Amino acid sequence: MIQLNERKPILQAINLRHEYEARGEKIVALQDVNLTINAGDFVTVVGPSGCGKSTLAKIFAGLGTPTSGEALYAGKPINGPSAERGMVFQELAVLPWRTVVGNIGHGLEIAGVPKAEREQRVAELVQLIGLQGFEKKYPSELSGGMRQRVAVARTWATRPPVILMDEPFGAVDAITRLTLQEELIRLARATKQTVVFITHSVEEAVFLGDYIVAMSSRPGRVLEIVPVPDMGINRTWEKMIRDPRIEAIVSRVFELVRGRAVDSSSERQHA
Ligand SMILES: Nc1ncnc2c1ncn2[C@@H]1O[C@H](COP(=O)(O)OP(=O)(O)OP(=O)(O)O)[C@@H](O)[C@H]1O
Repeated sequence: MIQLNERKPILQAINLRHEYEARGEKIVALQDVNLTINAGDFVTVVGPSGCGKSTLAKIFAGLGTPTSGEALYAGKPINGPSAERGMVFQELAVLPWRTVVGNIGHGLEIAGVPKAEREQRVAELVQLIGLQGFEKKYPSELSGGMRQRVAVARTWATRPPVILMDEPFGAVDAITRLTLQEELIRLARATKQTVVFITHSVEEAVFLGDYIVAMSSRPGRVLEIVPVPDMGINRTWEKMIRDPRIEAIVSRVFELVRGRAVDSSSERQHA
């Protein structure tokens, strides 16, 4: 089992290529993707629509197989889905017939975690995602943002070493999104899990990531790995937007993903 705090590669893409076949036509979604993500990193992947971000997340989740090249988890080829790599999709993944605590604890029940431990873990998560007082509510009694919090906590509960998030806040309003992003940072910092967060919002990528993987338009390639200065545990929008270093990073990432960067061909690997 991987120790979460160790700075060692947990996910790797090596010369990854992925092709889809649609009505006899070949679509190259990813090409020559090289990327190393270390345990405990919070990585955001940003790029234009259709550049292969979801494809990359699915390959890391074991839900897709690369056409060529390799995807590795802890140094071993990824051959299919695993409890070690949880995935949060954009579509809400909550069970309508279960309460908030029932949803969050679902994976723990399946994993056979004893009741007392389960209840403790669920209570901690309810606190971290700010749903105190809503424990016994059903998804239909919650707002969209609250349901999305439950979906995130559900995946977090079983403590998979890696959490892959594909545009999880795409469908919520802008203000709720800010709150969810701040909660997510707290959650990730508190649990030290590795998070790979896919988004097409440059601001979201910069706000959340320890570093940003900027991808080219299709076929998706890694253009640059852009590090974000450590803002400490209290990373808030207010703090970020006043920091000139962050402004410069947002501009750089915009240039990259819009294909206007001066040196957009240099493909670097995160060390
Ligand atoms: N099942 C499929 N069959 C054929 N082509 C596909 C399939 N899934 C994705 N593609 C194509 O592969 C490319 C990459 O798709 P992918 O969903 O990975 O991109 P994305 O960067 O996540 O896009 P978005 O930001 O719009 O969600 C796109 O051109 C898409 O049309």
